[in-house]
Amino acid sequence: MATADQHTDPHDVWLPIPPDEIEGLPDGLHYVHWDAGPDYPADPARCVFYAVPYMKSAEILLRPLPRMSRVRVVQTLTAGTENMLPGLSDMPSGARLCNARGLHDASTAELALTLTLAALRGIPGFVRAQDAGEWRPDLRPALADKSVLIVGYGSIGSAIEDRLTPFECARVVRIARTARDTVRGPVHPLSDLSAHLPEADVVVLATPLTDATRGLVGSGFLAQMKDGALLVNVARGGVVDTKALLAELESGRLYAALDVTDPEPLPTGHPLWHAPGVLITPHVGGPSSAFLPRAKRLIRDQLTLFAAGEPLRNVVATAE
Ligand SMILES: NC(=O)C1=CN([C@@H]2O[C@H](COP(=O)(O)OP(=O)(O)OC[C@H]3O[C@@H](n4cnc5c(N)ncnc54)[C@H](O)[C@@H]3O)[C@@H](O)[C@H]2O)C=CC1
Ligand SMILES: O=C(O)C(=O)CO
Repeated sequence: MATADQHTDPHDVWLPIPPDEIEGLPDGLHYVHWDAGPDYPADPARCVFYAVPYMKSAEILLRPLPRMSRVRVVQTLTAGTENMLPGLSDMPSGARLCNARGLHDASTAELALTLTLAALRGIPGFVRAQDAGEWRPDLRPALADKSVLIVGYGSIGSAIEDRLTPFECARVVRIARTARDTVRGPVHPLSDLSAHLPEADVVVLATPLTDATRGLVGSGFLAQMKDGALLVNVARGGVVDTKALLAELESGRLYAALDVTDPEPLPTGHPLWHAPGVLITPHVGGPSSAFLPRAKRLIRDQLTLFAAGEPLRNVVATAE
C-alpha cells in the first residue's frame, strides 16, 4: 500500500544540482533541475520534494513555496534554516522542513580551527609584513595549553572538538541549550555560561540563529571574556552584537575571527573591516570543495527514504 509520501502524481522533485550528476536517485520520481534562476522550470504545484538551492537569498528560495500546494518535503542544503522558517506558513499541512545538519561539519570545523590558529599566531600581521617585505617577529600565543569554550555544542561543535584534540589544549568546555553527557565529557547548559566564560582563552560560537541566540554575544557576554581572549564565530553574524564587539576590539581588549558577520555581506567601508585584532572570512565555512559531493549524497539519501516512505533525517519543523 502506498504511504503518504509515495506520490505518483504530482511527483516532480526540484533539485539544485543537475539530476544526472547525482548517482543512485530512486526511480519513479520526475527530477527537475532548478538552480534558483528567475523562472520556474515547471509547475510548482507538481513538486513533492523541493531541495533548496545553496546560499541564495531567502527571497528567491521562498518565492515558489506559495505555489507548491502539494510539497511534502523542503530540504535545505544549509544547516541553518532561519531563512526558510518563514516559508512554513506557505507549506501545506504536514510538509516537513529538513536541514543539512552534518553536511558542513568537516569544512566548517576545519575553518573554525584555521581561524583560531591564524588569529592566535598573528598570521594576518605576518602577511601584511610580508607584503611590505619586512621581517617583523611577534611573539604570539599558541593553542597548546589554552582553554577553549564551544558555545552551541552540536554537530559542528563536536567536529570542532575532534579537530582541537591533537592541539593539546588545556581544556575544551562545551555549552548547549541543555545539559547532556558525551563520551568526551559533559555538555553544560547555557545557564552555566557565566561560570565558564571568564576562564576561556578562545570562545567558539556554533549555535543556530534563533530568537534566543540573536545578540547572545552582547556587551555583557563580551565583558565576561578574559583580557586578550579570542572570539571565533562560525555560526551566524546575528549571534553577535556587532556594535558591542566593535567597542571591545577598538579598546584592544579582545580579538575576533569571524566567518559570519552582521550585516552580511559586510559592506565596503564598514568599521568591522578595519577594527584592530579582527580576522574576517566571507562566510566560507560551508562552501568549499567538500560541499558538492556531500550535498549529492544527502539528496540521494533523503530521496531514497522519501520514496520508500521511511522517516527522513534532519526534520526541523512540520507545517501545521
Ligand atoms: N559558517 C558556515 O559556513 C556555517 C555555519 N553554520 C551555522 O552553524 C549552526 C550550527 O550547526 P549544527 O552544529 O549543524 O547545529 P546543531 O543543531 O547540531 O547544533 C547546534 C547546537 O547549538 C545549541 N544551541 C541552540 N540554542 C542555543 C542557545 N540559546 N545557547 C547555547 N547553545 C544553543 C544546541 O543545543 C545544539 O547543541 C547552523 O545553524 C548555522 O547557523 C552551519 C554550517 C556552515
Ligand atoms: O549550512 C549553513 O548554515 C551555512 O551557513 C552554509 O555555509
